[in-house]
Amino acid sequence: MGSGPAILSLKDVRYAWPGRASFALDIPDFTLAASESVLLLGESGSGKSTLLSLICGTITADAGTVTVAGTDIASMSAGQRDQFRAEHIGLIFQQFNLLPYARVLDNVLLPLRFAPLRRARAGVPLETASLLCSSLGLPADAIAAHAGMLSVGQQQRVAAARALIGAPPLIVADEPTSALDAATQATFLDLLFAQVRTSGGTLLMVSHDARLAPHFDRVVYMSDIIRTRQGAL
Ligand SMILES: Nc1ncnc2c1ncn2[C@@H]1O[C@H](COP(=O)(O)OP(=O)(O)OP(=O)(O)O)[C@@H](O)[C@H]1O
Repeated sequence: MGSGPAILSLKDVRYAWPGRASFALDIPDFTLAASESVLLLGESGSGKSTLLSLICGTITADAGTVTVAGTDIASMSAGQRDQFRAEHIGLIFQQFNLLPYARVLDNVLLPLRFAPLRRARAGVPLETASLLCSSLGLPADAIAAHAGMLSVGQQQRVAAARALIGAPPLIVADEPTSALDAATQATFLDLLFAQVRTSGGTLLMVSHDARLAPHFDRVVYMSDIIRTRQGAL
C-alpha cells in the first residue's frame, strides 16, 4: 500500500458530456497515494473512461478540482495540459493505440518526444526502451518487429512499456487486459507490477473484471465513489 502525499486527488468533481443530460459524473472524493496500485471496478457505462479523461485532462471538470502530482489540472491551458500529461502520466489504452507501421521501439519511445523531463529520466532512451520490452516478456524478434505484426498480448506489453518509459509518477490503464485469457492476463499483470514498483509509480487501472482484484493494493468500486444521475433530465 502506498503512503506519503497524494499523487491524484479529485474533490467535489462534477462532469456532464455536452448535450448528454442522461449521464453525469459526481465524485465527492477520490485520492490515490504515491506508489499504490488501485483497481477501479465498475460496470460498462458507469463512467470509468470519463473519469480517466478527467484525470488525464483531455476533458475538464464542470465543477470541483482534479489534482495530479500537486498540480490543479484546471489551472493549465489546453496546451499546458497536453505537455503536463506527456510528462506525468503513462497511459495504457484499451485498444493500445500503437502505430502499426512503426517499429516496436519507436512506439515505446514516442511519449518522450513531447516530454523533455521524462526523456531525461529515461537515461539512454533506446536502451531503456529495449530493456523495458524484454522485462515485460517480449522476445527479441518481437522487439525488432513493427508493432502491427505482433499478437494482441505482445501489443499489450509494448503499450505497457510505452506507458512506463521515463517513469511517469502516474500510470493509468483502461482495461488493458480485456482481450486476453486469464493466464496471460495474470502473467502480464505480474510483469507490469514489477516494472511499476521499479519505477516507483502509482498505478490506476479501470476494469469491469473483478478477477484482477487480488493483484492490487486496493480495490475501489465506482459505485462507492460516484453519485450518478442515470436517466436524469
Ligand atoms: N465522448 C463522449 N461523448 C458523449 N458521451 C460520452 C462520451 N464518452 C462517454 N460518454 C457517455 O458517458 C457515459 C459513461 O461512459 P464511459 O465510457 O465513461 O463508461 P465506462 O464505465 O468506461 O464504460 P465501458 O466499461 O463500457 O468502457 C455513457 O453514457 C457514455 O455514453
